[in-house]
Amino acid sequence: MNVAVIGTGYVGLTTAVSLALHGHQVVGIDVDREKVTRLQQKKSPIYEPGLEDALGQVIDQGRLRFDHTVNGAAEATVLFICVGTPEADDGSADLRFLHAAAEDVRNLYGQKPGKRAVVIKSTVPVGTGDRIAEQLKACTEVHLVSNPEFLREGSALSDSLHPSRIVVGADSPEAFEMMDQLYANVSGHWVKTTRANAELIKYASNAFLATRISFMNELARLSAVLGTDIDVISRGMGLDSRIGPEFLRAGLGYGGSCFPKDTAALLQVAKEKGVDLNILQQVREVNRTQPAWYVQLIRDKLQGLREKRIAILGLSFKPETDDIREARSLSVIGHFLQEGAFLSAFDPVAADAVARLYPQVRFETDVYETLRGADAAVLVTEWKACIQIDWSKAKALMARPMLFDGRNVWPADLVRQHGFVYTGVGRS
Ligand SMILES: NC(=O)c1ccc[n+]([C@@H]2O[C@H](COP(=O)([O-])OP(=O)(O)OC[C@H]3O[C@@H](n4cnc5c(N)ncnc54)[C@H](O)[C@@H]3O)[C@@H](O)[C@H]2O)c1
Ligand SMILES: O=c1ccn([C@@H]2O[C@H](COP(=O)(O)OP(=O)(O)O[C@H]3O[C@H](CO)[C@@H](O)[C@H](O)[C@H]3O)[C@@H](O)[C@H]2O)c(=O)[nH]1
Repeated sequence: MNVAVIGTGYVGLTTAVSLALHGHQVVGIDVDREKVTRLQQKKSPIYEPGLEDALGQVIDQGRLRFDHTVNGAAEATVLFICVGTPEADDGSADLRFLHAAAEDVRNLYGQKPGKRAVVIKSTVPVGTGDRIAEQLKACTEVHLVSNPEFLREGSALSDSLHPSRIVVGADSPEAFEMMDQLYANVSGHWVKTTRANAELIKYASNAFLATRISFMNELARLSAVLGTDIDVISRGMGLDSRIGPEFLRAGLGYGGSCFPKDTAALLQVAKEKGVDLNILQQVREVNRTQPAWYVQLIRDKLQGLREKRIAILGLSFKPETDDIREARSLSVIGHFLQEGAFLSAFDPVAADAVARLYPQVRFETDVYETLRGADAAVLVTEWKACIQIDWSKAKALMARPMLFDGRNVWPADLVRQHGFVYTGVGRS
């Protein structure tokens, strides 16, 4: 099919590449000309495993091209909208980019005959699809579809190629037919439903995953006092098939471009409707306070932080991405600087972005240089390079043997054998 994708960020670019790999003819459109130029040169503007190779492959095969105006989408039968829906000041989803994109679509398809699906893949509050359908009502042959995206950064391409489920919300048989045809080569469970249900499935999923993480983090705080081990507890819980093992990892909390903003947007929708989502409010509160709780624990163990040299390992919001939106590192660094600590930091791909925000931090391109002379090392993001450490070398380089494992991934027994004092999150 002829497909257009408006917005070539994490979701749009991945979707465009993935649909081209599935054999469709795809055009990616973005208002950011610099991004479009890079993409036309087969360079991915984001770090995402496997994406740049696949991008080059489908461009070479003539199945993917890029344009900076919506006119490039004139021939498309299915048009995806994948623009950002960031958090507005009041916590709600800012839909400015979405409405701007929809306006472009209205101008493009208003006069053109031909049956088309306009598909919202961006995460949007319940009712948005209906409002966009209203905005596009002059385009009589356009069918408005909600098809939320569930990919995770760091494994975006493979998640997009092999989705856990395909959720499609629409109100016409033609819309479902076009989506059937589009995803004919993709296996996964289908949920065909209304647009509103599809929209809420997305928010509910993220809110529930965030809830599991905050539940474990709050329990980790208790575990730290009881002298129990949250990782063992998590494993014991996860073996119950009703609970399952995923998203029970305690640590510094969740970051990224989705959980923080989507939980805020869901709360805002509920507030507007006069409904209290008390659990979700607490989920956000636990997440907000988790870095401060851990930094305080570090302060106690180091007997103060003023002029202490702290090495921060990992800066992106999770491994295998360069995304620092709502990364825990930002909050952790902020707390340390406030306490008067001297910081060095390392990340394989996200250091430059953090350096722009915190020029007072010493950024290194190597884990060991980051550890040199440090009174303590704090693991913030579990990149491979930050886990697979030569502990003898690290011990020799550090001023004091203090390890703080903010992701509970360092081998506690092994590092203790090397003479380190190890402190995880809620781990005995
Ligand atoms: N990042 C994720 O892991 C993820 C996963 C699932 C869903 N989502 C949702 O998908 C949406 C996009 O997220 P993202 O992370 O890809 O955002 P992003 O910021 O990486 O990309 C958005 C892109 O849209 C472009 N854009 C903005 N307005 C435009 C317009 N009018 N016309 C053309 N291009 C325009 C921007 O230049 C940018 O390149 C959001 O609603 C997000 O919540 C994100
Ligand atoms: O047990 C866990 C699992 C994750 N995290 C943290 O949670 C955050 C989010 O991780 P993850 O969900 O893997 O990454 P995202 O790319 O943000 O993906 C989430 O957000 C996307 C955007 O909506 C959805 O599409 C995905 O399904 C959803 O997993 C990261 O900071 C992780 O460190 C934990 O602290 N403990």
